[in-house]
Amino acid sequence: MNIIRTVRSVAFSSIPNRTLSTTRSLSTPSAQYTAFEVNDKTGIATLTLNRPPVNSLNLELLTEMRNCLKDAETNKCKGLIITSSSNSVFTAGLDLLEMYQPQDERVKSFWTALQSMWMELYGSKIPTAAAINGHAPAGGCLIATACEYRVMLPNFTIGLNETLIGIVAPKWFVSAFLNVVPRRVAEQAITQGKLFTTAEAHNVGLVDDVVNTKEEAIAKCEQFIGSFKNVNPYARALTKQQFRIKELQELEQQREKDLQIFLGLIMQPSVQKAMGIYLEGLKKKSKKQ
Ligand SMILES: CCCCCCCCCCCCC/C=C/C(=O)SCCNC(=O)CCNC(=O)[C@H](O)C(C)(C)COP(=O)(O)OP(=O)(O)OC[C@H]1O[C@@H](n2cnc3c(N)ncnc32)[C@H](O)[C@@H]1OP(=O)(O)O
Repeated sequence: MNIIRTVRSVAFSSIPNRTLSTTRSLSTPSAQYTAFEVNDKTGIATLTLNRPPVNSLNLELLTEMRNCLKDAETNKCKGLIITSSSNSVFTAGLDLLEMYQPQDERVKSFWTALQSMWMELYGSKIPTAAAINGHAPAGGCLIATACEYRVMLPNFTIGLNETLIGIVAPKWFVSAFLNVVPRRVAEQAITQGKLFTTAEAHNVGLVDDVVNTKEEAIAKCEQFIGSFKNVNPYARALTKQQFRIKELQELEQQREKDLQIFLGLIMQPSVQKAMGIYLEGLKKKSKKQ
């Protein structure tokens, strides 16, 4: 069996120590918001998002995620599981502070990092699974739908709620959503900015399974990844590619245009105003709790 040696991780207190003695995690100083562990026995990598309070996806987190995804593939891991160190939020999606009153160079790097991370995840050669142990709005849903399998804990929400913030879900957000949800359900939900409860998401096929604990969710993901054990990885990867190449090529060819559309939209005064009001509302709600 391949023993994986190159892994990234950070030591942080919010994640309880794993009892699994075969899980290997090495610290690298550059990993600030993620833990990356590989189980030596199963060869499965787990990427844990750890940017309290809500794992909002900023430039640094997106860059770390991409590096971990690359490591998992380079080291020929058997599969990759994405989960969160929080008990209530998988990820709150893109960090709104990256897009609200942004600095020119940073916001460009931010969007480029998001594109790169998504292409790496969506196009990953190895099996990918999301253990959604908390809310997954917008960018959180994007990460989940980029994976091949999703399992979610009860009483959380998931969906593309961009229109409610006054922004637009880009085409590649929508196309990944359309892979898992019927077109009519998708159109209605995304235009309404609907966040599905776990039960609703399961009902429409946005998530594949519902379990009660994070441990069960990880076990389900491992089971999914294990289901490929008798399949030739090369044949599997090429077959997966056939399903996903169109969206990947589209974004690859249109990266600059996509960036310019993004910048043009978020820099509109009305969009900045809507985002400001939304952020204010989040902060007020947070203070009341
Ligand atoms: C013509 C065609 C054109 C096409 C053009 C396309 C162009 C592209 C346009 C742009 C596309 C952008 C796509 C955007 C994607 C996104 O992901 S946007 C982000 C969407 N996310 C949300 O709406 C989630 C907001 N957050 C919440 O609902 C809640 O926080 C939660 C996730 C349900 C968790 O709740 P709770 O645990 O109660 O935490 P809170 O108290 O609410 O929050 C704690 C603090 O965190 C701050 N915060 C929350 N979410 C974010 C966030 N996404 N970004 C930044 N900050 C966030 C919140 O304000 C609190 O802060 P403090 O008050 O300072 O503690």
